[in-house]
This record gives sequence, C-alpha cells and structure tokens, in this order.
Amino acid sequence: MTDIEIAKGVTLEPITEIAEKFGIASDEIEMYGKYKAKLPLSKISKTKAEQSNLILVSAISPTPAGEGKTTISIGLSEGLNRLGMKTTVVLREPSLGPVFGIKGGATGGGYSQVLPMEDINLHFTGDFAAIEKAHNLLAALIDNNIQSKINSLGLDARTISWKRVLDMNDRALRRIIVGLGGTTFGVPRETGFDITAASEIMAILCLADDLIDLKRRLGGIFIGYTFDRKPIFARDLKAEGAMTALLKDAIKPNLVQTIEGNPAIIHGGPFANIAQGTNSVIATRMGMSFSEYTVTEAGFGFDLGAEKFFDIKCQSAALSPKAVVLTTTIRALKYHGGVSLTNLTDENLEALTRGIPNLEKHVENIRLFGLPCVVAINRFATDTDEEVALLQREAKKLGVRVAVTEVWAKGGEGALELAKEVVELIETNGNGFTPLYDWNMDVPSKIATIATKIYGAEHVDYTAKAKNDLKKITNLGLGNLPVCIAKTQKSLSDNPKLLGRPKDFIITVREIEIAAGAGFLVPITGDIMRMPGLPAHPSSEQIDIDAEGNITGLF
Ligand SMILES: Nc1ncnc2c1ncn2[C@@H]1O[C@H](COP(=O)(O)OP(=O)(O)O)[C@@H](O)[C@H]1O
Ligand SMILES: O=COP(=O)(O)O
Ligand SMILES: [Mg+2]
Repeated sequence: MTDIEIAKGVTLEPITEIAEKFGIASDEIEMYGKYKAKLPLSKISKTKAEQSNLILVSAISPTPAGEGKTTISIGLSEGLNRLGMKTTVVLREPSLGPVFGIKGGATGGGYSQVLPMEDINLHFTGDFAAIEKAHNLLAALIDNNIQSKINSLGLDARTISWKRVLDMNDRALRRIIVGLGGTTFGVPRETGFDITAASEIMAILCLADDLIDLKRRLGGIFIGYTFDRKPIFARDLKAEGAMTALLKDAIKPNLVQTIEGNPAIIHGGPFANIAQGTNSVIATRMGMSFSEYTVTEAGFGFDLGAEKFFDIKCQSAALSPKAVVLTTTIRALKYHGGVSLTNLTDENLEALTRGIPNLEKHVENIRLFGLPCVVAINRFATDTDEEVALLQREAKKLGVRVAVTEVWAKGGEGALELAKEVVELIETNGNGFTPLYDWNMDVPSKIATIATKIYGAEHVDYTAKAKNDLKKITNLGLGNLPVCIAKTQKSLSDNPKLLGRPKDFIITVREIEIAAGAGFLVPITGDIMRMPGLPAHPSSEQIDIDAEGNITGLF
C-alpha cells in the first residue's frame, strides 16, 4: 500500500478530541475543519516546558529520497505513547517544492504518518501563503519607495538584498529584472525569487517568542543602503505592522494527529540546506508544555539541521535537548559506500561497510554537543538480515546504543525497542548539552568552527564578495550573530559529489546574506541555490484528483 492509501484507511478522530488528549479544552482551539486546528500561544508555559524531555531526531547524510527522520519521529512518539509516556511529536510543514518535485511530502510514511496528509502536504492552514504575502509586501514597498518622488529614502537599488519568494521549485525565477517598461512601471533592477522556506520571515516565525517579538524582528530586516551608505531596515519603510498583521494566524502552531490518534504539532518550514530547517520555538515549547517527552526533527543530515537546531534555535530560546536519535539506513550507507541510486535495494555488504565512516562522523559530531545518542536503524523491506546484523555490529563499535526500528511497516509497535533505549538513555545521562560555539566569536571563527569540526573541512576560503560581506557585517555591528550555513545536504563537504566521509577538503563561502531580523548570518557555500529547480519528471506528473475530490499519487 502507498502512504496515501494507508492514510485513507484511517478513521480520523475529531481534532477536538485530540486537543483534549493533548491537554487543551476543545473550546480553546481554533478549528480549521474537523481535523486541523491552531493552538493559542497563551497555553505555552515555559516552566512546564522545562520539565519535558526534548529529543531531536536527526540523520546521516541522506539520499535524495530522505532517510526517515520524519517517519522515525512520528513512530517514536507513537512508541513512547504506547509505553505510557505522554509524548508529542513536533514537525515542520512540508514545502510544495519537494511535493511537486523529487522528494514528495513530509508527513512520514507507511504506518507512521501524521494526518490528514493531503491537507498537510498541500495548503494546510495557509501559513506558507501568509509568509509569502508578508515577504512580498516588503518587496513591493521597497520598489515602491525606490520609484517614489515624495517620500523616497534614497535607496540605492543596486544594494537591495531583499528578494521575493514563492513556494515552488521554479529555477526560471532565480534571477529576474523588475520595473521594466518606463516610468509607470517602476525602476528597473535585478532581483529574484527564493523558495518560501528560505525566506527570512520563515526563520523569524520559527524563532519568535510571540507577536510582539515577531514584529520587532520583522522591523529589523536589513534591506540595503541608501546612496549615501545609510543602512535601511524594514522599520524604515514602516512595514513591520502590516507584515505582522498578515502573520497573526501563521504564528499559531497547528495541531493534527498521528495514525494512532496521538497529538502532533506542525509549524515552520523545512530545508536545513538553504534555511535553518527546524520547526518553531513556539511549537516546540507548546509541545513541551503538555508532554513528558517531546520528539522533534531538524532537516537533512546532522551536519545541517541538527547543528542549526542546537546552535541557533536552542541557544536563542534556551532549550536544553536531552538526546539525539540518529536515523540511519542501509540504503544511505551503501550510497555513501559507492552504490548508485538505482542499485540500493541489492544486498551489498562491502559497500555498506565502506559507507560506515559517514555514520561514524555524525556520531562524533553528536558528541561535540555533549549529548547521548541512539542510532535508529530505519529498516526497509529490502534490507537483508545480514546487512542489518553488520550495521548493528559496526554501530555498536562506535560506542552508542543501537535500535532496529520498523516504524514504517509497524507504526508505534516498530519503535518500542527504540523508545525504551531513548528513555533509558535520558534517565542515565545528565543534561550535558553544550552548543558548538559562542555567538560572540568573530564571524570567520564561527564559520571555521562548524566547517572544520562538523563537516571535517581542512579550512574555509572566501570569495571577494564574501570578504566584502564580512566587512559589511562588521560595519553594521552584526558580527555577534550566529551563522546559518547554506550547504548541500548530499555531502559533508560543499561538493555534492564527495560522499562518505570526505577529508582534506576546503569549504568555499561565496557570499554571506544578512538575516538581521531573524538574528543570524547566512554564509552560502559551493553552488547551492536558495530556489531549487524541478527534475525531468516532477512528482506532480503522478498526482491526480477524481470527481469526488479524492487525490491520488500524492505519494
Ligand atoms: N522504513 C521505510 N521503508 C519504506 N519507506 C520509508 C521508510 N522510512 C521512510 N520511508 C519513506 O522515505 C521517504 C522519506 O522519509 P522521511 O521520513 O520524509 O525522511 P526525512 O524526514 O529524513 O526526509 C518517505 O516517502 C517515507 O515514506
Ligand atoms: O530540511 C529538510 O528536511 P527533510 O530532511 O525532512 O527533508
Ligand atoms: Mg522530513
């Protein structure tokens, strides 16, 4: 059965019942139909949240299909609930880019899914649309001011860094020229689109405490300079009030349910390769306010989502995670051992062994944050007993707990071993979480710390533009901000072709974007693009809908 067929076979509980199970009265939620709701920020309790055990689910370097972090996160929460531990899974909202592109949705899979999956994977509750409108309102205000004769700020159009966003993989929009056509069409200038998940507003939504903090951060968005080199921010265009008004509902986290009828919270966007890729502080705190265990995820491999989760989100919100679950698959390790994507289902013990160094490096990286880890072997039907046994042996040699999980095939039942390992791990380990670096370090040292310690780079090179960006950052007094490195997810390096555990490589920073509102800097490495493109055969070709509104081919 496909994911959507399994999902359609489930009788959903009314979201009012899920809210009651979560701990919020049904008359306190804002319904979006029978099976979705938004939760009031007033229900967050920072003191209660501190009592919850926060677990991060990460992964080794993934194949393009992904290795099962979201599936494992959901399955683990089902398993912990089966053991009587009140648990909530907190996830990120899928982007339409991958939905219609290569990867597909982000609501888990098999018997570990969050539902209603069609809604969640398509328009959900409109948060992405609201983020797009707020982002593009600011873009329109900028171009309006540039061409204004009465209240122009004197913006130098060549210095404007703020683009537009669209939640679609559309490479044709990466670089555009606006304002063509003469005086009634504005002032011509180069700009472009990023995908919505990469919007600074998404990051602001994910890091904001509440509406007032959201508005403050939105006002702090750096736009560019005037002709006499005065830095201009969104507040100089009086934009933050309207932008916040557009986000008044998007700031509230979304409540849905798992296949086994447990609460799940979804809020904030994905893509830890071009954005921070964690869900929101608000959603995480909401889950933690009502749960003994809170299971959350961060995008792509540990080198990307987890590093950003720890060094940006946890530091920013004073969250103290207790353990890491490292999602590991035989298929990904064979891929890192040199097997092509088309042959990953064939047994290959030699390639699996050659791929182990990638797992080893991610386990070493987890230790740098002072956290205990369980390697969760996410078993696929094509994995042979010999392959599983070999991986169990090799993983145990790394000195970590190992659990074979079958959450895709069996839901929570397939996560009972993992759940028990996680509980024991948390009970026997103190709270040793320590971030990788101090935000007050200088920017090149912060970048070098991540590049050498987490990626394994020999050193970091900067292009002339990146060096100029460093000067800009210093002049703006923003050198104490953390860094959110944009890098390919395919490799620990910035070269997608270097698989396994590459060594003696250099990370090249080509430019550094400033996200002054979100409160971080974005060093962009290699050739990574913040507007992905569609593949030759997009997933959209398989999607259809019948006269009764039944969607097929979503995954
Ligand atoms: N054990 C498994 N067997 C079969 N398919 C799986 C398994 N685990 C995950 N998948 C599928 O792989 C894809 C990626 O899973 P997902 O949880 O989204 O990964 P990630 O969050 O790491 O990107 C999904 O389509 C999911 O249904
Ligand atoms: O940021 C990307 O998230 P996934 O790894 O879940 O696709
Ligand atoms: Mg995912």
